[in-house]
Amino acid sequence: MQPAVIAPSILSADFARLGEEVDAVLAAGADWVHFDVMDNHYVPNLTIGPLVCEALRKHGVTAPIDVHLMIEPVDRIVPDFARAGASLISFHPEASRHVHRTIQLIKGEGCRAGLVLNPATPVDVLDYVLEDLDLVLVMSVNPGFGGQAFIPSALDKLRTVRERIDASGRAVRLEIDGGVKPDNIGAIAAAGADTFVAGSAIFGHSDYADVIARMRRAIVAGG
Ligand SMILES: O=C(CO)[C@@H](O)[C@H](O)COP(=O)(O)O
Ligand SMILES: [Fe+2]
Repeated sequence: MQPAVIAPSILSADFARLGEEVDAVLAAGADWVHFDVMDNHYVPNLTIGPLVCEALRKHGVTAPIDVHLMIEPVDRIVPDFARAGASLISFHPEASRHVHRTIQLIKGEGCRAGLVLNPATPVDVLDYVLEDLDLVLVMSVNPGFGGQAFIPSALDKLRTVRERIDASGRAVRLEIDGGVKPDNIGAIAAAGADTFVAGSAIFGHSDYADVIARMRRAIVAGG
């Protein structure tokens, strides 16, 4: 397993003070910035785009920016995010006509590529493309909103994807997104996740360092 990564979802940050909020979670021990992009089409919510990603880079953020695209179509916006400073770009297979082509497009733009599995998306969507991916993101809520409850079937899906990643022999990250809290992150880690997105659990807490430290301890303890 690769070292654990904690990626706060800025969807739950105070957007009026976004630069300061990102600085604060990184200073509090976060590893990546999780950047949720919603289009009011693929998902029923509207958030932020490449301009905001670029603004964070100009503000001085050097940590990896983990862009989670919940948009349809996907391909047209990929070069914009690459230019804006995205490190990793993940997308939903239902939102791309040609999943393999989108993965190659992301990598051709110099970013790492991730594929996202919704709660009802079967794991076999990874067939023929796992060897090209840098990350698999298992959604433990339906995409579109922060603050939803963790869907327990995601644990079984994590175990299945973990087996497939290990069998591939490649260093593919396994990320979980949705309803992740200090009290369930141990079980999530034990099921095979190594990359943990948390929005409301981190930004909804007054002490970011405390909640991130509690998450890290629970990851190590597992179960
Ligand atoms: O992609 C999404 C939601 O679609 C997430 O990244 C959420 O923003 C996570 O928020 P919490 O469930 O942790 O509050
Ligand atoms: Fe997300």
